[in-house]
Amino acid sequence: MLEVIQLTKHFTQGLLKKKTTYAVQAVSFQLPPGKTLGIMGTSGSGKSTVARLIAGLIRPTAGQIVYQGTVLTGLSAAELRPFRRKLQLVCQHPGLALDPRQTIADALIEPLYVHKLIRSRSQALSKLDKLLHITQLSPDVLTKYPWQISGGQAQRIVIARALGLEPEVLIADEPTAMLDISVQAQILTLLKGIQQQTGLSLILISHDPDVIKACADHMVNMVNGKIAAAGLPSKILTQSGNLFSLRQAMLNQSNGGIQ
Ligand SMILES: Nc1ncnc2c1ncn2[C@@H]1O[C@H](COP(=O)(O)OP(=O)(O)OP(=O)(O)O)[C@@H](O)[C@H]1O
Repeated sequence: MLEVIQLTKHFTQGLLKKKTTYAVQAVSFQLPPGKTLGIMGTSGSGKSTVARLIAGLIRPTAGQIVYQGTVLTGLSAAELRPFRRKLQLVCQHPGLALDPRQTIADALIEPLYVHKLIRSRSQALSKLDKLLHITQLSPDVLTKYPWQISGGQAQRIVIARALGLEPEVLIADEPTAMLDISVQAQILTLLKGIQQQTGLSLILISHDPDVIKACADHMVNMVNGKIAAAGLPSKILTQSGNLFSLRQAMLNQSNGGIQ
């Protein structure tokens, strides 16, 4: 079980004239094993900051992240390392997550060596085979560079790389935002299929109510760093005015309007 308790993150910038952004304010939720939590909200509402906090990439200003009974927020960097492997983050820009000088095979293998999950070439090959199979990729992709593959393939590679570390929680931050509609559906189906096979818990971050409704067991809707609503997607997304205001906010954003 993953528990997020009163999680808070403030960013302070500027030397003389300090400016503080209250990115995440007292956010709490729970994610039981094997379930999917949807995090929805408009741009700047704090979704990615929550993702980075849970993945251990940044430290909170206040609050706790508790995983399987361990309070992660109190751990040193060394103590946190094994948990960072278990809580993997996949971001919306797969192209940026891959080093253009590295072949796909190297991109997949490197983290396995770093985390000492493989010790020999034969173990590496067998692991690669499994990862390609689970993410439905052809072996041809292994010798290619990131700029030689499609956006959908790149997102599968990034998912495969995260799965290689045998995570228990996968945090997918807008995993389909940069992809065509048809490829979006393939990636979401892939993630749900992997969840069924492995029992992975999933945090799915999306602007799109349809994605949350199709994939999440439970959802939170974030507004200005806070949870404005939480519950079953079928309920939250149909509460009068809720869906309308979210869609309207997204429309305004795409017209260069409100934050
Ligand atoms: N490293 C940082 N330094 C300063 N401010 C930051 C930093 N990271 C995020 N913020 C600010 O925190 C707020 C929340 O940002 P965040 O990226 O979490 O929102 P989001 O809901 O994921 O948005 P989007 O959907 O556009 O990705 C924003 O105002 C953002 O500018």
